[in-house]
Amino acid sequence: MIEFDGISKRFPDGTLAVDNFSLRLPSREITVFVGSSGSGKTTLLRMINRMVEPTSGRILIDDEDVAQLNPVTLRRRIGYVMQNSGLLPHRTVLQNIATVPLLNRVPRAEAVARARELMDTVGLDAAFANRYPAELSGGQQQRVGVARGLAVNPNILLMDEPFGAVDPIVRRELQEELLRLQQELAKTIVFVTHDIDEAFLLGDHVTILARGGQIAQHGTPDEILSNPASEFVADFIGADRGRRALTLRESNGRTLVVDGTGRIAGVLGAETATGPVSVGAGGRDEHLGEITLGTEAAEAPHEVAPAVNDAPTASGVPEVDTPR
Ligand SMILES: Nc1ncnc2c1ncn2[C@@H]1O[C@H](COP(=O)(O)OP(=O)(O)OP(=O)(O)O)[C@@H](O)[C@H]1O
Repeated sequence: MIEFDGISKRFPDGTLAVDNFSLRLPSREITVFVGSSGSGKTTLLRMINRMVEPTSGRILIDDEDVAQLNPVTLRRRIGYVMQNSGLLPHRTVLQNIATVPLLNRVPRAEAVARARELMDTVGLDAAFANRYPAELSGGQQQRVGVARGLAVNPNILLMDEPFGAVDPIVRRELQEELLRLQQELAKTIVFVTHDIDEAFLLGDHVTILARGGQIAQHGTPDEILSNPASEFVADFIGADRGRRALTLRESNGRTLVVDGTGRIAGVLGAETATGPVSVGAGGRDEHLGEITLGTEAAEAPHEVAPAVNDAPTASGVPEVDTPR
């Protein structure tokens, strides 16, 4: 478990990036920090592995105060994946993945064998092993970034907008891949994004942040979607817009669920609720709340993948241990 206990961060220029933030993140689950630019997401993430030191408060990992741990050792046992992969341009894929294990004095043959294994784990063809990052697509680079984050077999994986700079289709693939991986690996993942659809798709728990790292709402996607804590949250998750603004329409004796864009989102089962309802990003069935999709849903002509926002944010300077 990762525990933030009254954490604040004021940067030397006076910016209060995080103001008295307390939260417990359960082990072996994905917690997503989502919020608009400048809400403190990255600062919170980087305080976990001491890339940023808090001004006050404590962060505990399994009851151990990270302030008591050597920062370099700490960083080498926590995986870190960021936007633009952070790969070293002059090193091959294999070398990039094996870098931190080698720094941890894992024997070379073992580190390379493990790197090859990880390429397979993240769905990278072995033929890419000796390529340089510039010879890979953005999506492939991100897969290498994830493999590198997993290379030391960390219990904790920090992911800072890892899929922010790839196109929507590849992004979707990477998201699905992460969910598949997580089923196998069961890491404690802290994932930062500004994309609410991504947050609801990936997060077992979602923390919606407002400026200064203020928690606007924390809960499961279902809890947030079914009961936004404030107008700010409702607005942020777009509860009244687009695909989440659902209404019911009778057609040929069936009750269709129609989203705000006019698309058929599904067909209601006989015993389900009436009136407007909200659903999630559509990535996990449990986010569909009370709605039962009939067999017709699969045939609905407008079933589409959730929209994704792939607007890049400024981040990601390639380094090994202390990116950015
Ligand atoms: N090194 C720094 N020095 C001064 N201010 C900083 C520094 N790093 C971040 N900040 C400020 O702290 C606040 C929170 O920044 P942070 O990067 O954590 O936000 P974020 O939610 O991750 O934003 P984004 O989505 O744009 O990455 C912002 O106002 C930012 O300008």
